[in-house]
Amino acid sequence: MDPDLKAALRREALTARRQGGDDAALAGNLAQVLAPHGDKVLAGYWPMRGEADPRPAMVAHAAPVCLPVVLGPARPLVFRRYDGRLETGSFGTSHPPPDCPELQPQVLIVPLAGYDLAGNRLGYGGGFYDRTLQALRAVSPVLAIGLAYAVQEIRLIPVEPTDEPLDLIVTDRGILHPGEK
Ligand SMILES: Nc1nc2c(c(=O)[nH]1)N(C=O)[C@@H](CNc1ccc(C(=O)N[C@@H](CCC(=O)O)C(=O)O)cc1)CN2
Ligand SMILES: Nc1ncnc2c1ncn2[C@@H]1O[C@H](COP(=O)(O)OP(=O)(O)OP(=O)(O)O)[C@@H](O)[C@H]1O
Repeated sequence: MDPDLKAALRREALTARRQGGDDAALAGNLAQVLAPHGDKVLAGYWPMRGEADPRPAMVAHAAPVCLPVVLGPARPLVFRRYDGRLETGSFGTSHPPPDCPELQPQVLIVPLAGYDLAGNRLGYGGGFYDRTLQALRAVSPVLAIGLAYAVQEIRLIPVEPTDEPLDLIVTDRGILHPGEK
């Protein structure tokens, strides 16, 4: 896979992301997707750099909510229960402190730089979510929901063997089901 192409697509998507979109519509679409999953452990994320904001869904969720923590390069993320407390991680992330219990999410809201209609995703290039989804799916099925502004759509993302697909993509313009035509 051509790393330059992927890097160029990532830059393009991140630039587009700065335009943002309709936050109320985005929150409404995410709420609709999560409605049948209120009893499941949900992983959100703490938005940064203009990422679409999953926090309204995290607040509304009935079952426990957790946030990703980077343990180190090339390691899967772990998830700690979110109880309102946060500390600053490397790379500008915010995550729950170490005394918060580790949880295994069943539903994940996944941040992204860009997505395509086949459910492929471009992140920041660390492979964190690929490793994480692979590890979680090796144990039990999870629902991975990509959250993005519609302007982050990329026509075609080059797929690598380690890429873990998204089950659903929620944007401010709608709900996409990548598996279906
Ligand atoms: N809000 C949020 N939280 C998240 C993620 C995310 O994408 N969004 N992650 C999703 O994985 C994990 C953090 N991963 C990150 C990976 C790289 C960079 C980053 O700043 N990369 C630099 C390049 C660093 C380097 O290679 O030296 C960059 O993009 O400029 C930030 C977060 C866990 N938490
Ligand atoms: N399960 C895995 N095992 C080993 N290497 C992996 C795995 N998943 C991803 N990688 C490697 O990680 C690197 C970065 O992957 P990729 O460019 O897909 O990251 P990304 O999806 O943009 O980032 P992120 O998931 O952190 O937001 C790639 O070189 C890829 O080969």
